[in-house]
Amino acid sequence: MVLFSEDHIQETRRRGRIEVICGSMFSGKTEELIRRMKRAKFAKQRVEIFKPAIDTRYSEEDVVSHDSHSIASTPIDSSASILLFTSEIDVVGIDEAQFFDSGLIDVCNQLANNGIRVIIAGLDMDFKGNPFGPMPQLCAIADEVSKVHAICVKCGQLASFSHRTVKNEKQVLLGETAEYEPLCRECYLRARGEDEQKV
Ligand SMILES: Nc1ncnc2c1ncn2[C@@H]1O[C@H](COP(=O)(O)OP(=O)(O)O)[C@@H](O)[C@H]1O
Ligand SMILES: Cc1cn([C@H]2C[C@H](O)[C@@H](COP(=O)(O)O)O2)c(=O)[nH]c1=O
Ligand SMILES: [Zn+2]
Repeated sequence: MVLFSEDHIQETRRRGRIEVICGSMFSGKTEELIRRMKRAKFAKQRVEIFKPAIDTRYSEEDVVSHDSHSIASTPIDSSASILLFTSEIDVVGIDEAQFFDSGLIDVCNQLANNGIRVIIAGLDMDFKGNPFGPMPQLCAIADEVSKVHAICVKCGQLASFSHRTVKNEKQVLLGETAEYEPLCRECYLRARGEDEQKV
């Protein structure tokens, strides 16, 4: 399997397509989104990156990875706003897609049908291991899905789960290492069992 997209024909041909980068927290989704967007810029393509306005974790404006890679973005409240900014654009990037409304699915389809390359990064599962926001449908309509993995902080295996380490049952809780840790399935199941014992 080719993990990172270096298919130069797909990268530069002006044909609409939808690419999804998904995985747990700390798996490198944002880094991979930034990498693809920067390569598109080098190819002289017109790019625009969006993120949900609620995601003010590292910056109000920029998309920033846990390793401090960053790229300028447009924060928006609703997926419909994307269509207002993309009339002269070749490549659209969307970070933290799990926080957007379900309208994002139709917006991405419209963009791709109009010849735009759409690259979406987001959490596939929430802290309970349930599919998060519009991500399952986005994976379904994507031309290409890349599932990336963090390293389990307990055992060093590949991690697919984001374990919440603080007591809060709301689905949306912004955070980083103080609130979440990436775990493999085995360590995640053990940690969730221990969480239940504490209640
Ligand atoms: N347990 C971990 N496994 C992998 N990367 C980690 C871990 N903890 C911190 N990181 C850092 O997170 C970076 C990935 O950050 P980022 O692209 O923002 O991830 P995501 O968007 O998937 O949360 C890695 O390059 C690494 O420096
Ligand atoms: C698992 C989980 C995460 N979140 C929040 C925590 C972070 O602010 C983002 C994920 O960012 P990343 O770039 O993927 O590291 O989402 C949440 O609100 N609810 C959850 O269940
Ligand atoms: Zn583990």
